[in-house]
Amino acid sequence: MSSALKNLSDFTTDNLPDISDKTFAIVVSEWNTDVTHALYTGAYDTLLKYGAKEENIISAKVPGSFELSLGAQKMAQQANIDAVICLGCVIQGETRHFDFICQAVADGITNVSLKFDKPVIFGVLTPNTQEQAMDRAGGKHGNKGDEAAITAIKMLGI
Ligand SMILES: Nc1c(NC[C@H](O)[C@H](O)[C@H](O)CO)[nH]c(=O)[nH]c1=O
Ligand SMILES: CC(=O)[C@@H](O)COP(=O)(O)O
Repeated sequence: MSSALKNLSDFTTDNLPDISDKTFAIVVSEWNTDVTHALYTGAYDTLLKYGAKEENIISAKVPGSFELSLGAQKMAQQANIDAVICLGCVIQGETRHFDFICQAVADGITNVSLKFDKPVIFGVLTPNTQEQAMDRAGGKHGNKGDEAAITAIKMLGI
């Protein structure tokens, strides 16, 4: 279902786990930083809203979305980190580079999550245009960062 039909910031919050003692890592790509900073703010604020402590949220920047997998691994391998949220924005250009990045980071993040048996959340926008990105980073379709944070919380409840 497209984000146009289901707002990214509209989600159920029934039976969320207590996350007051949980530690979260947020790994953010520096490409399209106007978008990824908005995603970061959404994720950070959502974690606090549902009970995380500021001192238990660790943040790290990586150059681009392709590097999110390694950044996620460096966080997930730390015993004290309970969940990792990866945030990025890959905007379609003129070539197939977009396809390779998107597939690599989706596969890489999945592999890290399975390897370390921890939630590693794919909070990466893959729009065709800057406008589509902004619509999903606090615009009319909500904030992908909110969705990524609530997904991490829900996964800790399993
Ligand atoms: N074009 C975008 C990139 N490209 C950079 C790659 O992510 C990577 O850093 C580079 O290929 C070196 O390994 N990254 C994004 O996050 N968003 C883009 O639109
Ligand atoms: C997704 C990208 O890496 C993209 O910005 C590269 O643009 P292009 O495909 O026009 O080289």
